[in-house]
Amino acid sequence: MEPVKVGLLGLGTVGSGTVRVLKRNSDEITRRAGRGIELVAAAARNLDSLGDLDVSGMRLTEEALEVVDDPEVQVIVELIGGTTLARELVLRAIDQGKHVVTANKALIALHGNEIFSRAQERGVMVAFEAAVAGGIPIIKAIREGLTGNRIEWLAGIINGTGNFILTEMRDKGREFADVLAEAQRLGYAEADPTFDVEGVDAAHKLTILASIAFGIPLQFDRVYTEGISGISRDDVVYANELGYRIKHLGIARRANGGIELRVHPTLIPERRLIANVDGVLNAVLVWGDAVGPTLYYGPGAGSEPTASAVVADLVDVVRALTTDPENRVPHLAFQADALSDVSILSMDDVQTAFYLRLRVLDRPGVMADITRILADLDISIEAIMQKEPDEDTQEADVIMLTHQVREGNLNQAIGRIESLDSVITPVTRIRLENLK
Ligand SMILES: NC(=O)C1=CN([C@@H]2O[C@H](COP(=O)(O)OP(=O)(O)OC[C@H]3O[C@@H](n4cnc5c(N)ncnc54)[C@H](O)[C@@H]3O)[C@@H](O)[C@H]2O)C=CC1
Ligand SMILES: N[C@@H](CC=O)C(=O)O
Ligand code: NA
Repeated sequence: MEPVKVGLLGLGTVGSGTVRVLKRNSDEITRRAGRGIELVAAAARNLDSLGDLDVSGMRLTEEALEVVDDPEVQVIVELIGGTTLARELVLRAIDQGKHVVTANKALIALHGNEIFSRAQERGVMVAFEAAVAGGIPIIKAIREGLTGNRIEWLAGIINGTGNFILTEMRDKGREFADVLAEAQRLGYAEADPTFDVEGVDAAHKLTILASIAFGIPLQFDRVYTEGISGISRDDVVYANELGYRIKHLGIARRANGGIELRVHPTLIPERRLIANVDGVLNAVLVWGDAVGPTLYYGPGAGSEPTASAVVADLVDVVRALTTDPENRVPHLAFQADALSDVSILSMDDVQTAFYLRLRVLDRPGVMADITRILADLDISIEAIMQKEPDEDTQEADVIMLTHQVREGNLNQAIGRIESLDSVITPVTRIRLENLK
């Protein structure tokens, strides 16, 4: 049978990895797909700096539109990133009846509802395994492997750059900016790296995971998002002393008739497997009612790990070319007309434990004032650690771990604590999850 003809948009970190993996493993891939997969065209703006990348057999252009409109191309692989041009190109490919593979989580999180609905009308596939947790086949695991379950919650380290930064800061005491620059050199970071450090990229991915886990539409604007740029070395050290690691997590959970969607730094007991996932590695814990806890682990970013997912999607597309579109795995795991409109909870109603760090003047009665405020708002304390006061200023750090508390109550308590004369503001608070 004739090979399937593929057009590539983007020859950067992921695009070049895709070329290398497809060419190197072409025999194995053909034996699996049942047909060859041939790269016939590619568009990129860095054609002068492709180094030794083997682009033989590919028509090269700087104009992505030329590849989309190329009559020979049957499948478009979108690896340029961004949401404006990428959306136009993907919709145009779909309108021409071409299947699409993309690694673009921003595109899927923001425009996926529109893209999937158009793809369904045209009977084409839009595959996006590389968009979440890079090389980990997490989309396939949730969408196909766990279909028998009601998924109760999932929690994941889903940004490789952020995890790399936190790990290097903790293990080697390196500076934030220095580690971020290295992540950029290694091709892990987004074009705008604030997406990584401020949690936007993780929120894109969480949007996608929540949709396929719970059967809800993609709702990026409902994700609560907090980044890692405010994490201090003190907090990392104190968390360690208390037996916890700080990880940047995306969490989606059914609770109180709604769904929590949140990305934020989180203390996790150090004995949990996920607390020990370091560097650019990602991990996603998914809890299904039948299976219980499952954990998926692997590289969340990088050239060939991400290409691994892109190529797997290409093979899926090739295998599905001859299938009836009505009988394919639905894009968002649930049938498009069976999505639920369950509400996303406000953060005030989310219940978690907290790590609090207060800087106080070491005077008699301070602790009593603080604990009274907490008790008045039904917040009970699991542990308290007071550090030695500074000899000159008599200021000391107090670290507390609370039991589970409604976030609205905690915010009220922090407001009152910060108004005490002996408390030097602001209070640092980091959510704490046991992940059991
Ligand atoms: N780098 C990584 O580890 C991962 C990246 N992704 C996603 O994959 C996509 C690509 O990321 P990278 O390969 O890292 O980006 P990159 O910046 O390394 O490569 C982008 C490529 O697209 C080309 N390009 C950009 N604008 C263009 C335009 N207007 N016309 C033609 N070509 C254009 C560039 O010349 C370059 O070849 C993004 O959506 C990113 O979020 C997903 C998972 C992991
Ligand atoms: N910038 C992203 C790339 C993969 O999605 C990350 O660091 O995880
Ligand atoms: Na993946």
